[in-house]
Amino acid sequence: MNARQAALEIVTNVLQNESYLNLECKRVLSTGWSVEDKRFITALANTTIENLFRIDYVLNQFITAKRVHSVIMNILRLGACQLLFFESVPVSAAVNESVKLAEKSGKRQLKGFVNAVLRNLSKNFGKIQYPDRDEDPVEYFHIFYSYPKWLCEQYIREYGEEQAEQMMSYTGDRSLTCVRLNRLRADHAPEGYLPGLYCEDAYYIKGMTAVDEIPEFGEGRITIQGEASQVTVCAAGIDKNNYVLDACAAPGGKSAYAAWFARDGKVVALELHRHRAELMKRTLERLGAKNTEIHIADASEYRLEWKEAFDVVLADVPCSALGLLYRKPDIKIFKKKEDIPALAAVQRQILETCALYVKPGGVLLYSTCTIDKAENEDNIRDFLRRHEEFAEDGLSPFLPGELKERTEDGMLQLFPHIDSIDGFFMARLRRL
Ligand SMILES: C[S@@+](CC[C@H](N)C(=O)[O-])C[C@H]1O[C@@H](n2cnc3c(N)ncnc32)[C@H](O)[C@@H]1O
Repeated sequence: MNARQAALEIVTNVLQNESYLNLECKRVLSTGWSVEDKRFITALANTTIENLFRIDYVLNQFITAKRVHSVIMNILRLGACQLLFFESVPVSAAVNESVKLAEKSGKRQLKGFVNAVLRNLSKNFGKIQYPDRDEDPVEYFHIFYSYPKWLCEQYIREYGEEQAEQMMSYTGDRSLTCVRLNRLRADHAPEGYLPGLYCEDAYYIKGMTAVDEIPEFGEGRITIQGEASQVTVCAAGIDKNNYVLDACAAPGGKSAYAAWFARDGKVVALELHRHRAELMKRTLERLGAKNTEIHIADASEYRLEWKEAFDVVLADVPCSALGLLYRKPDIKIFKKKEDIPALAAVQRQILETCALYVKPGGVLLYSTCTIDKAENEDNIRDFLRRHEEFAEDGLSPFLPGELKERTEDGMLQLFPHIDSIDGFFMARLRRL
């Protein structure tokens, strides 16, 4: 298999089976590729998915056939992606290698079609017409930034056109991987790691293609964890002796960090799905988080034995993950507007139950990795209206310098395009 075939396999599995892009990349890249190939395959698969609506829009200006076989369409998408976004790939390579892919895919008879569409596209770059930004900004953002229309509408409505465009155009630096130094196993970062932007335990590794390349990961001295997730745990203000519940815990990033803060106390990590709990068990073992206990159960179902038992409860609820779109672009394709009310309802149920587990004087930290008012501040305001025994508790004392100013009513919404980290939301509530 060559690199473009590998990228085709990833893109096909993502689009046909709704497989997660990052997991598909990990699976396909686990079999003996050079670092250069790994980078190319990852970039090609990611850029194709990230720009899918735009690529299809452009291709449709050069396809006259009424229907195109799905394999051929994916080959055209990869070819068009190289022509539009990969300056380092010569036009001849983008076209000829796509033709070879068509041959190898068992659709020999369509190689002339692939050749014609891509050649035509390469000769007519200057004539590609995008929707008019002034006349129809929603349509323009939808195509140009490959965002679903409902989200373009929502972001324009909530943040205005200028900020919506900044949010959609932000891509971050994909060569950097954020890790957390695990102080349960290490007291300093390995040489060459770049310091984080906000957290003292956050570091960045440049040019990493797989975690198994770095021994310190296997040794549990570091773990992959975005800075926004680290900031969220810091915001809980966990003390050494605290008894902590992490109510939606897998894959265990926050539980493991909480276990360091509560190193003379205990962390109970609750997770609904058994396979994710297994994943978390391995992570917590690797990181030496011995003061943790895993429970497999539904966080919205009340357990009497936990009534007012915890000093700190983390409710890192399942969400639409819109704060991760810049680095997990497959979410843009599959997330539907209709998913949001159901998610918000689950979040409210989990919040309601978790609140019952907080000791008087204890802290409830609600968080999501999304930028969506319905799942974030609306849920919190609704909760506080109905629970006089809880009040917003200042987040600022627990946040690093620059973020202190950004809190509003005990809540913080992080934005990738402003903060250069994942778009997390957090709210700190105290039980009176
Ligand atoms: C946002 S993720 C948590 C990430 C985790 N806190 C971390 O930092 O690694 C949400 C998790 O909640 C789990 N989940 C979903 N519904 C749940 C429920 N009703 N009860 C408990 N866990 C649930 C999901 O399976 C998922 O693992």
